[in-house]
Amino acid sequence: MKRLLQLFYAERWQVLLVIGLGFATVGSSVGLIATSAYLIAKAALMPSIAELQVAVLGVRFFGIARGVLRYAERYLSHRLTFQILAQLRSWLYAALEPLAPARLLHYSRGDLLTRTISHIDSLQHLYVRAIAPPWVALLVALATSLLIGSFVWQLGLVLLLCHLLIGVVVPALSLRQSRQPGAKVNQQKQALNQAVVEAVTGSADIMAANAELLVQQQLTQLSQQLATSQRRLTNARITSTSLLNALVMLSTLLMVGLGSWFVEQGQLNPLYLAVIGLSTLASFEALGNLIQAAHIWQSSQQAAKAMFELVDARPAVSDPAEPSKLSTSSQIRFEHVDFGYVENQLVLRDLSFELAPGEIVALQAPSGAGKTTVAQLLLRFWDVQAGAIYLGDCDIRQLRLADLHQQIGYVSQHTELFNGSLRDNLRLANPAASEDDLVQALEVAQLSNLLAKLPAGLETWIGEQGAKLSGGERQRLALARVLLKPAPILILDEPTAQLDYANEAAWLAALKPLLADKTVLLISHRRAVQALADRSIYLEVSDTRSQ
Ligand SMILES: Nc1ncnc2c1ncn2[C@@H]1O[C@H](COP(=O)(O)OP(=O)(O)OP(=O)(O)O)[C@@H](O)[C@H]1O
Repeated sequence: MKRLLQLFYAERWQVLLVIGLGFATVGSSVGLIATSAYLIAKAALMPSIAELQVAVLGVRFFGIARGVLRYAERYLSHRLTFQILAQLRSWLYAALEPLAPARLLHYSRGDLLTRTISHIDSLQHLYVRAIAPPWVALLVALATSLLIGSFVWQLGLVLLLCHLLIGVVVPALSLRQSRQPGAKVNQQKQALNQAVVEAVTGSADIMAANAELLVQQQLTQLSQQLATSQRRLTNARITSTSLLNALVMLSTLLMVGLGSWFVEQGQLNPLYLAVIGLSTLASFEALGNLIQAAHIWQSSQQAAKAMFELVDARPAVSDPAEPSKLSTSSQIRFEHVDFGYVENQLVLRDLSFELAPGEIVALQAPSGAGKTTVAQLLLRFWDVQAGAIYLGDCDIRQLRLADLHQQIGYVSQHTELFNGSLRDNLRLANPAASEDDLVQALEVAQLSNLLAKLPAGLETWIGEQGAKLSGGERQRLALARVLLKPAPILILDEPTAQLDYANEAAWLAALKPLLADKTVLLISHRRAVQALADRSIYLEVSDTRSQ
């Protein structure tokens, strides 16, 4: 929690202002009630109008101040909340980026969604709804106790004790009561998130397998379990709120009862009895937010823990302290490389091979032998466990990751397309590409016909993961994108797996001249693609044979 608070140290003055405004707002309410009560009591004695002037002025002042202060407090607290939300999101994204892809593979999409969306959402309220209310309540308790203590000090002390008792004990009880259902609600929300993400993204396969009913039943069951836990949680909160209201009423009665006794004893002017009773009641307004504050504090702690657990994962790779300069050569060398994803299970053992600058090499091997792994090691998604990979004369671990990635264009087997326009998706590889460049890249990728058919042209929205395109079109779009990147090295991993033979032949014919000055690692089971290569490397489980 300390870490989270430190994250927003810069906002401390705004938080203090929100607390100050919160105090002033409730203070105005107490002032309004107190002066009104005094005015009514005093008026009953039929004094001259002049005697009532100050009280009338007080009622006007507090009445107007309450509205203005409430508006200012709400405005500032909402502004602060949105500011914190935006900062948290960009901080989290910046912290997550170095973890991709190696470390993020440990988390399911639903889990990541919960950690990055729901938890951030619950943290946004930390300052305004969890930290500010107890301070406002404390300041209001002290100020009202002082006010009432100025009539009879014992009454001020009793009021302070009532505030402390209600403000501390009831939220603590409420937290205790709702700890278990609260934890269950969090777990079940996460499970439901995960199930919904899977049901939506896998909807086509679920339909094809005729498993809609089964998935529906699972979702219904998860929703019902969540609803039951939420009901329990709500009941626990209603019980504590009722307890708080009952204690507030009892305390007010106690104060009025004690006030009457002091009147009887001649220690209190009866004129102030109504002031004491109604000010007491008004001062308890600040306690109303404390139960919610305690719960937000608790859920923020859980959310912060989950969030820091995520961002504290050590990146699989990181930039060197003193990066080397990029070599001008695009020669690639794997030297005695060992690598495995799991301890003691090597996927690549003592792998050595070389790609000369401008050479096109096909990497061939049976499925699962480690071809994609080779490509991803070259991109340094993971580090080798023994040996080294060189770009030019430089070990890639000595390069800045951004410099390395700038040198390589990569089409993977699972290319990500984003929910945006054709243009957005293409420009990802090269934001400076001109319209002509984009059209030409689409032409090489055999997508000119598609572009001609689209009324919105490059502005066409392609949907999540390019859902509005066919599998082959998606793959050709990924190919067009990689061609736009001005990188001297290309890695193409099964680039034509989704293309028919006619499209494949046309694409290969258009591609060949563009590869003239590039170093290319081709991974493909297709003979036509392999034929593009100057030579092949056969990857086996423990070594490579070069031809
Ligand atoms: N992230 C990962 N974590 C653990 N094991 C992995 C991971 N990625 C791949 N593997 C395993 O590493 C081995 C090599 O996988 P890789 O994807 O490199 O093979 P491939 O030769 O490209 O296969 P294919 O031709 O089927 O695409 C496989 O046994 C695979 O199960």
